[in-house]
Amino acid sequence: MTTLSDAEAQASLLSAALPFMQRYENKTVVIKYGGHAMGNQELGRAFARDIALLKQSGVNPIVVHGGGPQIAEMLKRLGIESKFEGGLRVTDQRTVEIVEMVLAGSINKEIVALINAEGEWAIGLCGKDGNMVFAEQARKTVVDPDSNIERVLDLGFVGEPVEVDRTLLDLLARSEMIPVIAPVAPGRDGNTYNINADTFAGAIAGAVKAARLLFLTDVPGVLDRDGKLIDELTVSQARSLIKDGTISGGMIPKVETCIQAIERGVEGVVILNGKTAHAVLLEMFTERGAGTLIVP
Ligand SMILES: Nc1ncnc2c1ncn2[C@@H]1O[C@H](COP(=O)(O)OP(=O)(O)O)[C@@H](O)[C@H]1O
Ligand SMILES: CC(=O)N[C@@H](CCC(=O)OP(=O)(O)O)C(=O)O
Repeated sequence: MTTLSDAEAQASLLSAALPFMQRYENKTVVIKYGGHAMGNQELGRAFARDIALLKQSGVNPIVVHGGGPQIAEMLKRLGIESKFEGGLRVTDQRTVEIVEMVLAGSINKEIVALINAEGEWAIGLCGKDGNMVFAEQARKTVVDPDSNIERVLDLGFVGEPVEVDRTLLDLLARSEMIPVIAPVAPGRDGNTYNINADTFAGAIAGAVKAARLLFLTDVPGVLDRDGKLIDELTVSQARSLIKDGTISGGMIPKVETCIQAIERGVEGVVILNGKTAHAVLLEMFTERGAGTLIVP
Protein backbone atom coordinates (compact mmCIF):
# COMPACT_ATOMS: atom_id res chain seq x y z
CA MET A 1 0.00 0.00 0.00
CA THR A 2 1.25 3.51 -0.80
CA THR A 3 1.95 5.45 2.40
CA LEU A 4 1.36 9.18 2.63
CA SER A 5 5.09 9.89 2.50
CA ASP A 6 5.43 7.83 -0.70
CA ALA A 7 2.59 9.78 -2.24
CA GLU A 8 4.17 13.05 -1.13
CA ALA A 9 7.51 12.05 -2.60
CA GLN A 10 5.86 11.13 -5.90
CA ALA A 11 3.92 14.39 -5.99
CA SER A 12 7.02 16.39 -5.20
CA LEU A 13 8.89 14.66 -8.07
CA LEU A 14 6.10 15.37 -10.54
CA SER A 15 5.76 18.94 -9.31
CA ALA A 16 9.50 19.60 -9.69
CA ALA A 17 9.16 18.86 -13.42
CA LEU A 18 6.87 21.89 -13.99
CA PRO A 19 9.56 24.59 -14.59
CA PHE A 20 11.32 22.28 -17.07
CA MET A 21 8.07 21.56 -18.92
CA GLN A 22 7.48 25.31 -19.12
CA ARG A 23 11.05 25.97 -20.31
CA TYR A 24 10.74 23.54 -23.22
CA GLU A 25 7.11 24.15 -24.18
CA ASN A 26 6.88 24.51 -27.99
CA LYS A 27 10.68 24.12 -28.25
CA THR A 28 12.32 21.64 -30.60
CA VAL A 29 14.55 18.94 -29.15
CA VAL A 30 16.55 16.67 -31.47
CA ILE A 31 17.40 13.28 -29.96
CA LYS A 32 20.10 11.18 -31.61
CA TYR A 33 19.45 7.55 -30.74
CA GLY A 34 22.66 5.62 -31.42
CA GLY A 35 22.85 2.00 -32.49
CA HIS A 36 24.74 1.08 -29.31
CA ALA A 37 21.89 2.44 -27.18
CA MET A 38 19.37 0.13 -28.95
CA GLY A 39 19.03 -3.62 -28.76
CA ASN A 40 17.49 -4.10 -25.32
CA GLN A 41 13.68 -4.31 -25.51
CA GLU A 42 13.04 -2.78 -22.07
CA LEU A 43 15.34 0.17 -22.83
CA GLY A 44 13.71 0.63 -26.24
CA ARG A 45 10.29 0.83 -24.65
CA ALA A 46 11.54 3.30 -22.00
CA PHE A 47 13.07 5.45 -24.76
CA ALA A 48 9.81 5.44 -26.77
CA ARG A 49 7.84 6.34 -23.65
CA ASP A 50 10.14 9.31 -22.95
CA ILE A 51 9.63 10.58 -26.50
CA ALA A 52 5.85 10.17 -26.14
CA LEU A 53 5.93 12.04 -22.84
CA LEU A 54 7.94 14.91 -24.38
CA LYS A 55 5.36 15.32 -27.15
CA GLN A 56 2.49 15.20 -24.66
CA SER A 57 4.24 17.89 -22.58
CA GLY A 58 4.18 20.32 -25.52
CA VAL A 59 7.80 19.73 -26.56
CA ASN A 60 8.54 19.09 -30.25
CA PRO A 61 10.81 16.01 -30.37
CA ILE A 62 12.66 14.97 -33.54
CA VAL A 63 14.37 11.56 -33.38
CA VAL A 64 17.43 10.90 -35.57
CA HIS A 65 18.69 7.35 -35.26
CA GLY A 66 21.85 5.42 -36.08
CA GLY A 67 22.30 1.70 -36.39
CA GLY A 68 26.01 1.03 -36.96
CA PRO A 69 26.08 -2.34 -35.11
CA GLN A 70 22.86 -3.46 -36.86
CA ILE A 71 24.32 -2.62 -40.30
CA ALA A 72 27.47 -4.55 -39.38
CA GLU A 73 25.37 -7.58 -38.41
CA MET A 74 23.44 -7.56 -41.70
CA LEU A 75 26.62 -7.12 -43.75
CA LYS A 76 28.15 -10.05 -41.87
CA ARG A 77 25.11 -12.22 -42.62
CA LEU A 78 25.54 -11.37 -46.30
CA GLY A 79 29.24 -12.14 -46.16
CA ILE A 80 30.35 -8.51 -46.61
CA GLU A 81 33.14 -7.15 -44.42
CA SER A 82 32.61 -3.87 -42.49
CA LYS A 83 35.46 -1.45 -43.08
CA PHE A 84 35.91 1.92 -41.36
CA GLU A 85 38.24 4.81 -42.18
CA GLY A 86 38.38 7.85 -39.90
CA GLY A 87 35.35 6.53 -37.99
CA LEU A 88 33.21 6.31 -41.15
CA ARG A 89 31.99 3.19 -42.95
CA VAL A 90 33.58 2.69 -46.35
CA THR A 91 30.42 2.41 -48.45
CA ASP A 92 30.35 0.92 -51.95
CA GLN A 93 27.18 0.57 -54.10
CA ARG A 94 26.17 -2.80 -52.60
CA THR A 95 26.81 -1.53 -49.05
CA VAL A 96 24.77 1.66 -49.49
CA GLU A 97 21.79 -0.44 -50.61
CA ILE A 98 22.06 -2.52 -47.41
CA VAL A 99 22.63 0.58 -45.25
CA GLU A 100 19.45 2.15 -46.64
CA MET A 101 17.51 -1.08 -46.13
CA VAL A 102 18.64 -1.47 -42.50
CA LEU A 103 18.47 2.22 -41.46
CA ALA A 104 15.46 3.56 -43.39
CA GLY A 105 13.75 0.16 -43.39
CA SER A 106 13.90 -2.12 -40.38
CA ILE A 107 15.40 0.11 -37.64
CA ASN A 108 13.36 3.16 -38.61
CA LYS A 109 10.08 1.24 -38.54
CA GLU A 110 11.01 -0.50 -35.28
CA ILE A 111 11.40 2.87 -33.53
CA VAL A 112 8.20 4.20 -35.13
CA ALA A 113 6.32 1.13 -33.87
CA LEU A 114 7.72 1.52 -30.34
CA ILE A 115 6.59 5.17 -30.13
CA ASN A 116 3.20 4.35 -31.64
CA ALA A 117 2.76 1.58 -29.08
CA GLU A 118 2.93 4.32 -26.44
CA GLY A 119 -0.16 5.91 -28.00
CA GLU A 120 1.58 8.52 -30.15
CA TRP A 121 1.84 9.18 -33.91
CA ALA A 122 5.38 8.66 -35.10
CA ILE A 123 6.28 8.91 -38.78
CA GLY A 124 9.38 7.29 -40.27
CA LEU A 125 11.43 9.35 -42.72
CA CYS A 126 14.89 9.69 -44.20
CA GLY A 127 16.65 12.63 -45.84
CA LYS A 128 14.93 11.76 -49.13
CA ASP A 129 11.43 12.50 -47.82
CA GLY A 130 10.03 15.95 -48.53
CA ASN A 131 13.40 17.02 -50.03
CA MET A 132 14.56 17.30 -46.40
CA VAL A 133 18.30 16.72 -46.77
CA PHE A 134 20.67 16.73 -49.74
CA ALA A 135 24.18 15.36 -49.38
CA GLU A 136 27.48 15.57 -51.18
CA GLN A 137 30.22 12.98 -51.17
CA ALA A 138 32.22 13.39 -47.94
CA ARG A 139 35.76 14.63 -48.47
CA LYS A 140 37.84 13.51 -45.51
CA THR A 141 41.56 13.48 -45.07
CA VAL A 142 43.74 11.81 -42.45
CA VAL A 143 47.35 12.42 -41.56
CA ASP A 144 49.42 9.24 -41.50
CA PRO A 145 51.09 9.25 -38.04
CA ASP A 146 54.28 7.57 -39.36
CA SER A 147 54.94 9.56 -42.54
CA ASN A 148 53.00 12.72 -41.49
CA ILE A 149 51.59 12.78 -45.05
CA GLU A 150 47.96 13.82 -45.54
CA ARG A 151 45.84 11.28 -47.39
CA VAL A 152 42.35 11.69 -48.91
CA LEU A 153 40.03 8.89 -47.79
CA ASP A 154 38.15 6.95 -50.43
CA LEU A 155 34.85 6.39 -48.62
CA GLY A 156 32.58 5.79 -51.62
CA PHE A 157 28.95 6.72 -50.98
CA VAL A 158 29.51 8.43 -47.63
CA GLY A 159 27.85 11.81 -47.59
CA GLU A 160 27.88 15.12 -45.73
CA PRO A 161 24.59 17.00 -45.44
CA VAL A 162 24.91 20.22 -47.46
CA GLU A 163 21.28 21.37 -47.72
CA VAL A 164 18.56 20.94 -45.09
CA ASP A 165 15.03 22.07 -45.88
CA ARG A 166 12.95 22.43 -42.73
CA THR A 167 9.53 22.74 -44.48
CA LEU A 168 8.41 19.19 -43.67
CA LEU A 169 9.78 19.34 -40.11
CA ASP A 170 7.97 22.64 -39.44
CA LEU A 171 4.75 21.11 -40.76
CA LEU A 172 5.14 18.08 -38.48
CA ALA A 173 5.98 20.29 -35.48
CA ARG A 174 2.52 21.82 -35.74
CA SER A 175 0.90 18.37 -35.95
CA GLU A 176 0.50 15.31 -33.74
CA MET A 177 3.32 13.60 -35.63
CA ILE A 178 6.77 12.78 -34.24
CA PRO A 179 9.42 12.52 -37.00
CA VAL A 180 11.85 9.59 -36.75
CA ILE A 181 14.64 10.12 -39.29
CA ALA A 182 17.22 7.72 -40.77
CA PRO A 183 20.58 9.26 -41.80
CA VAL A 184 20.33 8.46 -45.50
CA ALA A 185 20.04 11.24 -48.08
CA PRO A 186 20.13 11.76 -51.83
CA GLY A 187 22.72 13.79 -53.69
CA ARG A 188 21.92 16.24 -56.48
CA ASP A 189 23.95 13.74 -58.55
CA GLY A 190 21.20 11.12 -58.14
CA ASN A 191 23.21 8.89 -55.77
CA THR A 192 22.11 7.77 -52.31
CA TYR A 193 24.52 8.62 -49.49
CA ASN A 194 25.20 7.02 -46.11
CA ILE A 195 25.69 9.73 -43.47
CA ASN A 196 27.11 9.32 -39.98
CA ALA A 197 24.10 9.64 -37.67
CA ASP A 198 25.81 12.16 -35.33
CA THR A 199 26.62 14.43 -38.30
CA PHE A 200 23.07 14.08 -39.63
CA ALA A 201 21.51 14.91 -36.23
CA GLY A 202 23.77 17.97 -35.91
CA ALA A 203 22.68 19.24 -39.34
CA ILE A 204 18.98 18.77 -38.53
CA ALA A 205 19.33 20.44 -35.10
CA GLY A 206 21.20 23.37 -36.67
CA ALA A 207 18.57 23.84 -39.40
CA VAL A 208 15.64 23.93 -36.94
CA LYS A 209 17.65 25.91 -34.32
CA ALA A 210 16.82 23.27 -31.70
CA ALA A 211 16.71 24.24 -28.01
CA ARG A 212 18.47 20.98 -27.20
CA LEU A 213 20.34 18.27 -29.09
CA LEU A 214 20.73 15.04 -27.10
CA PHE A 215 23.23 12.34 -28.06
CA LEU A 216 22.36 8.96 -26.54
CA THR A 217 25.54 6.90 -26.46
CA ASP A 218 27.07 4.09 -24.36
CA VAL A 219 28.96 6.18 -21.74
CA PRO A 220 27.53 8.55 -19.07
CA GLY A 221 28.82 11.60 -20.99
CA VAL A 222 32.23 13.23 -21.44
CA LEU A 223 34.58 11.82 -18.80
CA ASP A 224 37.63 13.59 -17.34
CA ARG A 225 41.10 12.05 -16.99
CA ASP A 226 40.00 10.17 -13.85
CA GLY A 227 36.93 8.77 -15.61
CA LYS A 228 34.60 11.14 -13.71
CA LEU A 229 31.56 12.59 -15.50
CA ILE A 230 31.89 16.27 -16.49
CA ASP A 231 28.47 17.91 -15.92
CA GLU A 232 28.99 20.97 -18.09
CA LEU A 233 31.53 22.11 -20.71
CA THR A 234 31.88 25.31 -22.70
CA VAL A 235 32.89 25.07 -26.36
CA SER A 236 36.40 26.30 -25.55
CA GLN A 237 36.80 23.82 -22.65
CA ALA A 238 35.63 21.01 -24.97
CA ARG A 239 38.23 22.06 -27.57
CA SER A 240 40.98 21.98 -24.90
CA LEU A 241 39.98 18.45 -23.84
CA ILE A 242 40.27 17.27 -27.46
CA LYS A 243 43.66 18.99 -27.75
CA ASP A 244 45.08 17.46 -24.55
CA GLY A 245 43.81 13.97 -25.46
CA THR A 246 41.21 13.61 -22.66
CA ILE A 247 38.58 13.27 -25.39
CA SER A 248 39.60 10.62 -27.93
CA GLY A 249 38.29 8.02 -30.40
CA GLY A 250 34.59 8.12 -31.30
CA MET A 251 34.04 10.92 -28.79
CA ILE A 252 36.05 13.38 -30.93
CA PRO A 253 33.63 13.53 -33.93
CA LYS A 254 30.70 13.54 -31.48
CA VAL A 255 32.02 16.55 -29.55
CA GLU A 256 33.03 18.28 -32.81
CA THR A 257 29.44 17.83 -34.04
CA CYS A 258 28.23 19.32 -30.73
CA ILE A 259 30.48 22.37 -31.23
CA GLN A 260 29.32 22.80 -34.83
CA ALA A 261 25.64 22.52 -33.80
CA ILE A 262 26.13 25.22 -31.15
CA GLU A 263 27.84 27.45 -33.71
CA ARG A 264 24.76 26.97 -35.94
CA GLY A 265 22.46 28.26 -33.19
CA VAL A 266 21.52 25.17 -31.13
CA GLU A 267 21.18 26.41 -27.52
CA GLY A 268 22.67 23.40 -25.74
CA VAL A 269 23.90 19.93 -26.57
CA VAL A 270 23.98 16.99 -24.16
CA ILE A 271 25.91 13.71 -24.41
CA LEU A 272 24.32 11.08 -22.18
CA ASN A 273 24.06 7.37 -21.55
CA GLY A 274 21.36 5.77 -23.67
CA LYS A 275 21.83 2.54 -21.72
CA THR A 276 20.23 4.16 -18.65
CA ALA A 277 16.45 3.75 -18.67
CA HIS A 278 14.57 7.05 -19.13
CA ALA A 279 17.79 9.01 -19.76
CA VAL A 280 15.88 11.50 -21.96
CA LEU A 281 13.28 12.20 -19.29
CA LEU A 282 15.89 12.64 -16.57
CA GLU A 283 17.88 15.01 -18.75
CA MET A 284 14.95 17.14 -19.87
CA PHE A 285 12.78 17.31 -16.76
CA THR A 286 15.06 17.12 -13.71
CA GLU A 287 17.40 19.64 -12.11
CA ARG A 288 20.52 17.45 -12.19
CA GLY A 289 20.16 16.33 -15.78
CA ALA A 290 21.77 13.10 -16.89
CA GLY A 291 24.98 13.69 -18.86
CA THR A 292 27.41 16.37 -20.09
CA LEU A 293 25.87 19.66 -21.21
CA ILE A 294 27.93 21.55 -23.79
CA VAL A 295 27.07 25.26 -23.97
CA PRO A 296 28.39 28.24 -25.97
N1 LIG B 1 36.70 11.70 -22.58
C1 LIG B 1 35.85 10.74 -22.98
N2 LIG B 1 34.67 10.60 -22.36
C2 LIG B 1 33.78 9.64 -22.74
N3 LIG B 1 33.99 8.75 -23.75
C3 LIG B 1 35.15 8.84 -24.42
C4 LIG B 1 36.12 9.84 -24.08
N4 LIG B 1 37.17 9.69 -24.92
C5 LIG B 1 36.86 8.67 -25.73
N5 LIG B 1 35.65 8.13 -25.46
C6 LIG B 1 35.03 6.98 -26.18
O1 LIG B 1 33.98 7.44 -27.03
C7 LIG B 1 32.98 6.41 -27.11
C8 LIG B 1 31.65 7.00 -27.66
O2 LIG B 1 31.77 7.26 -29.02
P1 LIG B 1 31.13 6.23 -30.12
O3 LIG B 1 31.58 4.84 -29.81
O4 LIG B 1 31.40 6.78 -31.47
O5 LIG B 1 29.57 6.37 -29.75
P2 LIG B 1 28.21 5.98 -30.58
O6 LIG B 1 28.44 4.64 -31.22
O7 LIG B 1 27.17 5.98 -29.52
O8 LIG B 1 27.99 7.08 -31.60
C9 LIG B 1 32.93 5.88 -25.71
O9 LIG B 1 32.39 4.57 -25.65
C10 LIG B 1 34.40 5.94 -25.26
O10 LIG B 1 35.04 4.72 -25.52
C1 LIG C 1 29.11 6.94 -42.85
C2 LIG C 1 28.78 6.09 -41.66
O1 LIG C 1 29.66 5.63 -40.97
N1 LIG C 1 27.48 5.89 -41.42
C3 LIG C 1 27.00 5.09 -40.33
C4 LIG C 1 25.51 5.35 -40.19
C5 LIG C 1 24.89 4.75 -38.96
C6 LIG C 1 25.41 5.40 -37.67
O2 LIG C 1 26.06 6.42 -37.63
O3 LIG C 1 25.02 4.69 -36.54
P1 LIG C 1 25.51 4.85 -35.02
O4 LIG C 1 25.08 6.18 -34.54
O5 LIG C 1 24.83 3.73 -34.33
O6 LIG C 1 27.02 4.72 -35.01
C7 LIG C 1 27.26 3.60 -40.59
O7 LIG C 1 27.24 3.16 -41.75
O8 LIG C 1 27.48 2.87 -39.60
